[in-house]
Amino acid sequence: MSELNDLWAYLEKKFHDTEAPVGYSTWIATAKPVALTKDQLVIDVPSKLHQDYWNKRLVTKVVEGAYQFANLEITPVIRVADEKPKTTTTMPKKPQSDGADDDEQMPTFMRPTHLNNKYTFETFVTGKGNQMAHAAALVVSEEPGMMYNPLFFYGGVGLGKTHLMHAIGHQLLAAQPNAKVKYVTSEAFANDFINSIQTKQQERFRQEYRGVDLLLVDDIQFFADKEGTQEEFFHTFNALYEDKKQIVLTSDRLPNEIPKLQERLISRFKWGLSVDITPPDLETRIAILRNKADAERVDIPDDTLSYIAGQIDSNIRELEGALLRVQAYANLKKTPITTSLAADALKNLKLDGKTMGLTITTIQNAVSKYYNVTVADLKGKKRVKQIVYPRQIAMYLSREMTDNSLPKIGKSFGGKDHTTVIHAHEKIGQELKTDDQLQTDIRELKNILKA
Ligand SMILES: Nc1ncnc2c1ncn2[C@@H]1O[C@H](COP(=O)(O)OP(=O)(O)OP(=O)(O)O)[C@@H](O)[C@H]1O
Repeated sequence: MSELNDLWAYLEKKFHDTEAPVGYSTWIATAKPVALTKDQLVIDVPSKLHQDYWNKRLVTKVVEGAYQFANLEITPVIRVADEKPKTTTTMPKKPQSDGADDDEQMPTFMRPTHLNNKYTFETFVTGKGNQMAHAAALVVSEEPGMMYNPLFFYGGVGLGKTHLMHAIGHQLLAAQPNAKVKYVTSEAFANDFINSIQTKQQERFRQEYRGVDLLLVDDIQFFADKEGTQEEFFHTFNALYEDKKQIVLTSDRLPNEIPKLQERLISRFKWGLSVDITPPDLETRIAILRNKADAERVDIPDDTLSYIAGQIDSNIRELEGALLRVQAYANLKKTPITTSLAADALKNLKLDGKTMGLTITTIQNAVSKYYNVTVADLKGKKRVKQIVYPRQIAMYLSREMTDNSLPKIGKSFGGKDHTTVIHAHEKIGQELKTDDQLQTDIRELKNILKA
């Protein structure tokens, strides 16, 4: 049995012992574990109502349970499964539906968009790094299609790009309840497109995507390499743009840094406004944690919040995960939350995101020692494998573990072009999926760098 199944069996047993039978059958028996990665457990539940309940009441118990089970440090991600709900709660029907569609047969691209209720402007904390993005998002939600079209957010992982997109959708729907809002990831768009070809429903696909008032496409860096999808998206974009319908896009980098993105898409994405979101400063991180703690009714002193905010400096998802972890730890110990308890709870937290204060030079030194090459070699132009490989690894780590821009990283490696850094990052990222030795090396290097 896989670790996922083992863990789930353990959690089921735990919930069986602690929950009332009706609670168990309503919430636990209907949930389905989908994936276990090194830091996330993805659980599908049948409806929004279940999702809310899980997030409020059960998630911390899962964190505790996983820790008790095998010292796993995971954050549960509760998703609403795409399928028809098994309980009596009904999913909202798409307003434009003619009623003839059964959800089971409905092509994925016809399914209604579910915006996350937590991702609103009210719950979004502004600070220096996101002020401009927030302001642009507000403008676009109030006057879609008028000022900034497309609106393009770019920046590192977990900095609130998706949150802002959903907030735009909520705000527009509050003002115009009949507006048609569609949120997809670029991968969902690609899958929808392929499904529409396979089921010969391209015309419906086009009507669906070209008939919206607001199209939100998340993580468009995954359009790289998908030529057919880019072609289709190009036409979707044009149709919406000509109709003055608003398009909002996000990516982890600027359009011209996305490999294999067609020039004509890059130039269109530049027609509107591109806004960078950068990591929040300490004050903003504290404010985000305070908001979150209050919303979840977690009793936590200010100095403890400052402590947690000081530990994680770049990824807000990790920041929220840390709060959850402290909360779970306090539950486990049955004591109130204090700074020393938080320190204990976070002691072993292996931060996957950017590590505080880490510089490219430190990475170069560590990699050169690890692979027994000189720093000059890493910065040089020699093309022999024994040097190229550590050089690519050092570039990969610089991209993963620091906030430096691609051009800055390129410059630090003897003035190389940013496309060389992109190539190195992608190559190592790909190889990591299958190469056990590389996985070990990267893990060890990260441990050395975090020490
Ligand atoms: N300014 C903020 N105020 C409050 N919460 C925030 C803020 N920014 C991000 N968050 C929260 O952090 C988490 C991660 O944000 P989000 O998913 O929007 O990041 P992202 O930039 O889209 O990341 P990715 O690149 O992984 O898609 C969410 O729970 C979100 O609500």
